[in-house]
Amino acid sequence: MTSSDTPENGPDSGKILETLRLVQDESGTSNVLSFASLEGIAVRDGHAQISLVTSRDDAHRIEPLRPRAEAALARLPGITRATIVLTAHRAPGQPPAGGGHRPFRLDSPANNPGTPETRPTGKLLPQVRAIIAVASGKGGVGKSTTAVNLAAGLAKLGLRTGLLDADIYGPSLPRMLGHSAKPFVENGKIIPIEAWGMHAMSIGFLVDERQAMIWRGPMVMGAISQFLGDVAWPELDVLIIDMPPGTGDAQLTISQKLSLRGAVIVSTPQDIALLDARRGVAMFEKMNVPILGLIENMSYFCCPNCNHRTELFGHGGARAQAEESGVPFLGEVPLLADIRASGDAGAPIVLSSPDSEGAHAYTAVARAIAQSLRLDR
Ligand SMILES: Nc1ncnc2c1ncn2[C@@H]1O[C@H](COP(=O)(O)OP(=O)(O)OP(=O)(O)O)[C@@H](O)[C@H]1O
Repeated sequence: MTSSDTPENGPDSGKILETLRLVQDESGTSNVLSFASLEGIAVRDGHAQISLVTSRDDAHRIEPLRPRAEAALARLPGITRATIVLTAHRAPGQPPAGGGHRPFRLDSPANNPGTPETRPTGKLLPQVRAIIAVASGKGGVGKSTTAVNLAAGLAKLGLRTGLLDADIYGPSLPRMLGHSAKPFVENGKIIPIEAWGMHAMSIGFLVDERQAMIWRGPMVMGAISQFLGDVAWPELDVLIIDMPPGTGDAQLTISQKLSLRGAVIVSTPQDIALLDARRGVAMFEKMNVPILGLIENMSYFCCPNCNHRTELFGHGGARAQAEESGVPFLGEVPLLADIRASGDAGAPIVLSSPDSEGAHAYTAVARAIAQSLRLDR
């Protein structure tokens, strides 16, 4: 639910705004809305979540008012608990605060669990049994589509599954899961959203795509580190990470901060993509991350009318590459219109059309991964 909706069985947004205005500071001249604008209101099972946008400089003025404002909201009919989330947006071109390491700050400084510099250096996410990176050497080969459907395939096997979109420049998870609501923040930690039976988090749930696009170099690294530490993942059997494309610093940061059980490399059959896949394999090997295998995406095209199979980009390159590199070949996924359409519609094909050819292809790979890591429950 957004600010334009009227919360069901609860006060309307006018009443909520009025309540926020009544909570004044000591001087009696300012209230929460003097320093922030309303971005969204959601009321679920009596829990109201109010999302406010403010500037980094004004966030500390709101903080002293926040507990009182939350208490006042919790006294409204239909509300038993209220959480106010502050989102500090940086205007395009404006330099980031703190020397470039904090491109976004979801919550107030008081709730900040630590910057990348101050946080303990041990590996993060010990509550996750297996963290798997899905990577590709170059963009556009279907890495995100593969990550989402592998996660869906693992969830279908009964595994407690999480999905992290670490593609800071081009987050695609909100679109692919059909979910655009902002996540809750509790005790300074972001609670992953739940969609299609999975827990999921993406920078795209927090800032809009254009903002993510303007981040560069060190800001991206800072964002990734912050992001990895600030999300309250539950206990999971498996967490799939949709890695940023390429083999640069962002990938190294993730490999260093997390204890990866393995990496899956996605490639198309074209030579150039395979060359990039080779770089991806080499990077993970250098980081001592085991390669779980290669997946050939857009392997062949099957005409939906006559079933004729066309190998648009050549075929079998990934299998040959896998053999040459001594890594397992996990399987091939055909180029299918309904894979693209389901991604655009926010409904992973593995779950929305479980009997389709595309779903079978992803499910087979998910099963192979679960078996090789002994994740079966
Ligand atoms: N097997 C497939 N059949 C049909 N379309 C596919 C297939 N795999 C991916 N696509 C489509 O190709 C496009 C790119 O896929 P996707 O976003 O998953 O790639 P990516 O490698 O993650 O790209 P980027 O690195 O730019 O984020 C999307 O429109 C997606 O729906």
